[in-house]
Amino acid sequence: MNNDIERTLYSVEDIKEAAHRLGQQLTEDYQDKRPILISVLKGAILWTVDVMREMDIMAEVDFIDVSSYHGGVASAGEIQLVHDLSADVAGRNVIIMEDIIDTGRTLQFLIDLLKQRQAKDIKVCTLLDKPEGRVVAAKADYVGFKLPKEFVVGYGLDYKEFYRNLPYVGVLKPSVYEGDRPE
Ligand SMILES: O=P(O)(O)OC[C@H]1O[C@H](OP(=O)(O)OP(=O)(O)O)[C@H](O)[C@@H]1O
Ligand code: HPA
Ligand SMILES: [Mg+2]
Repeated sequence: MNNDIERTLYSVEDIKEAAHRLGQQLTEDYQDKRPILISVLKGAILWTVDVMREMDIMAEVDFIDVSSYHGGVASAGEIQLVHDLSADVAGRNVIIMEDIIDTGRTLQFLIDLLKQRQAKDIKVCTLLDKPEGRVVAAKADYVGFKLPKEFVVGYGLDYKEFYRNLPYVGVLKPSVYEGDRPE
């Protein structure tokens, strides 16, 4: 698996520092607010657990599974709700936990859904923000790293469902894409 990576963009250490920094910030900002972290499956699995471990406050966690890339390198443009939350978010302070904001479509879909369900406050904490990828204007409040326009894998992010278990974020060798064209 490591042999398929051309170069590392964010190392294990970089990610650990980002989780620590944002976990501390959330601890300050959410004192007594009992937020609910909404982890967006599958990409945000590792980021969610690493940030929540750094938060020294009362917080819940729940999961929602949405998909638009279907394992590939381009957004299908349509978001599918694969598995819904179990919690009721009405009146709650919600923090959406994402691995990456790219076109912004997934985030916009989630914000619309949570607003419809009457969440009190909605903020977004993402490991990676790729501003040049935006198709709809969706913004993150807590960002680990701003990413140039590259398709990345690792630390939750997949290509054809693989590479999520790499502990760092990197760029695949072009030979791995077999004709798909990454941005
Ligand atoms: O800003 P966008 O262009 O919408 O892209 C970002 C979303 O795409 C990826 O999910 P994906 O649909 O690949 O599902 P996955 O998390 O299961 O890989 C990623 O985890 C984000 O949720
Ligand atoms: O760069 C990416 N890598 C993996 N999945 C993604 N989903 C949106 N952007 C990306
Ligand atoms: Mg994906």
